[in-house]
Amino acid sequence: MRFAKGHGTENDFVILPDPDGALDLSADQVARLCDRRAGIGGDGVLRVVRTAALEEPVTGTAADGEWFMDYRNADGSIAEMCGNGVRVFARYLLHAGLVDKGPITVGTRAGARRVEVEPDGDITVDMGLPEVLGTGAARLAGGEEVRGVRISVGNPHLACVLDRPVAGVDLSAAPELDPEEFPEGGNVEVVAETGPGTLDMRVYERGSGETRSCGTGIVAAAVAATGAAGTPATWRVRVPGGECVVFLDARGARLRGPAVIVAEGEVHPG
Ligand SMILES: N[C@@H](CCC[C@H](N)C(=O)O)C(=O)O
Repeated sequence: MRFAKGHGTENDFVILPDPDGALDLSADQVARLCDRRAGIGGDGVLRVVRTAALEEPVTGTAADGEWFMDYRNADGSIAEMCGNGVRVFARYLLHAGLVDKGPITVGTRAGARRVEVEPDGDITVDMGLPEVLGTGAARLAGGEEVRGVRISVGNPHLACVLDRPVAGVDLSAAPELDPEEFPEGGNVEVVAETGPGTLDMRVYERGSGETRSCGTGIVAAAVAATGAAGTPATWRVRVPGGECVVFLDARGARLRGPAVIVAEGEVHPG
């Protein structure tokens, strides 16, 4: 099985080219590929499959693009959307010559996403309209309760804007969420405003643990920080793995940042 490895602000992925949909990828295989000691290592897997070759055809805008991002978390669970993943996915399509330069439409379980390469090499994705669902709370590993905003960016988030630096927040274990608020689980962001238009963020991702960046989480953080101030708004969001920029307006959110391919190779059977 061929693979590539890539990351967007150190949110890293094992990329599996599967244009004809020949791979039957189990949760166990995904977890083993993402294992940082016994496998290749990654926060998730991006299976690169032609939309027409999907074993279960998708509907709506998800079917719009030639290519579909089949995203899996490091524990093998399936997620609807991955903001850094879709930017790395587009970088891979270009790198592998599977698409020409220019805007690329990528199908995801949350619908189609339009991705563009900027003149400086950054990759920007149109993330659509984030949906604010209300308030919520999470209990952190040390027992502290943090409150935040429940936001869907295609996948579920609790974005908690704090009035202290995020560096000291205990994300050593999965924050506890209310199953009524998060029936499918969720991703938890802790966020601090560090200046006009700038945020620091850390994230605990559903299915992957604390990661060094999360594109959908960065968008959720920007939406939560904008709050009643309303759009348009632009936020530079610093995460442990780098920095992304979020542009918010009435049409939705765009996420811009670096996305790179770092290796290619072959996974040995077994
Ligand atoms: N890292 C991703 C989000 C991946 C999915 C998430 N863990 C979930 O289960 O919803 C991003 O960049 O958005």
